[in-house]
Amino acid sequence: MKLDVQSLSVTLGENHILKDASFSIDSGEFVGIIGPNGSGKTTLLKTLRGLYPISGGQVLWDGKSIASLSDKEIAHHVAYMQQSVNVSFDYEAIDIVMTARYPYLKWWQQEGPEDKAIVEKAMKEVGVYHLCNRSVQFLSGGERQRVFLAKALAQQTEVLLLDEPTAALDLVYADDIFHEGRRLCDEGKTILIVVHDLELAAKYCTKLVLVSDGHIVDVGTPREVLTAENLRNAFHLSAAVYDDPYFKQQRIFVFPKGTTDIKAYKQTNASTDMSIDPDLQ
Ligand SMILES: Nc1ncnc2c1ncn2[C@@H]1O[C@H](COP(=O)(O)OP(=O)(O)OP(=O)(O)O)[C@@H](O)[C@H]1O
Repeated sequence: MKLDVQSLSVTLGENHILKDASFSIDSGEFVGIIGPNGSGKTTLLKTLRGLYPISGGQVLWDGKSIASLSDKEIAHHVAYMQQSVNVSFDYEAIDIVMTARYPYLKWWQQEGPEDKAIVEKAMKEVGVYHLCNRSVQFLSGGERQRVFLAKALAQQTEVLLLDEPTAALDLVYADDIFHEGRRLCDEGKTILIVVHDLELAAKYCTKLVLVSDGHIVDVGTPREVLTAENLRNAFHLSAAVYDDPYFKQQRIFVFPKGTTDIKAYKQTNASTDMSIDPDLQ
């Protein structure tokens, strides 16, 4: 599904959170939404799902304004996984995942064998099927996060909006989720994923959207967006962005506060190998 965000502004209470944001995403892209804490990433994702009112501009899914779509219509195309999910009631994991099927059922309808098979497949895909009869209240943060990711998959939508799905995951699960996300996009799904691990984003995402203070600072491939200049402008830090020599992956080294570049860093860190001077930006 193609997404067009045109001059989007979102104000919540007194806060002008998104300011004149514009970008487009093609079907099949795996898009990392990156930016500092409080910059507006969650607000952007929630607005794309129709959960927040738009105060200016528009969001178009396949050319249709989100304002013209009912909640059920959006749910048939776009699944949203929220950032941190605290569950205060005693549901089993499988019941949580099954709620993903509700947009497809009439109010009087019970879920059928097909829904059960879809739920089972989604839980197996993210490795939580063995937890299906456990109360979500007593799962670890990472296990719970994967249950909610299974719920998003079980909704069987063309688009997934995932808000930090790897925040509580160890590095194996986090890498797996990104690997799986990229595979799903190669098969045609469109995924927008909020992520703080910029190297993980560089490894798997096809496109990055860099948000800072409610503005879209840059949109493009990881190589285009992850530059020292963009990181300085968005995060107010000094960093070196370089390719590691073995895997040709982008790496980011954040200089300690007060150290502005590699020369200053070398002066205070004698162990730095002076013979290697990577092609730093
Ligand atoms: N419902 C709301 N009403 C008023 N202000 C809000 C609301 N939700 C978020 N904000 C404010 O909007 C700004 C952006 O919040 P948002 O959660 O979108 O940031 P984020 O980039 O996702 O941050 P993080 O990386 O910390 O998750 C913050 O200053 C936040 O306090």
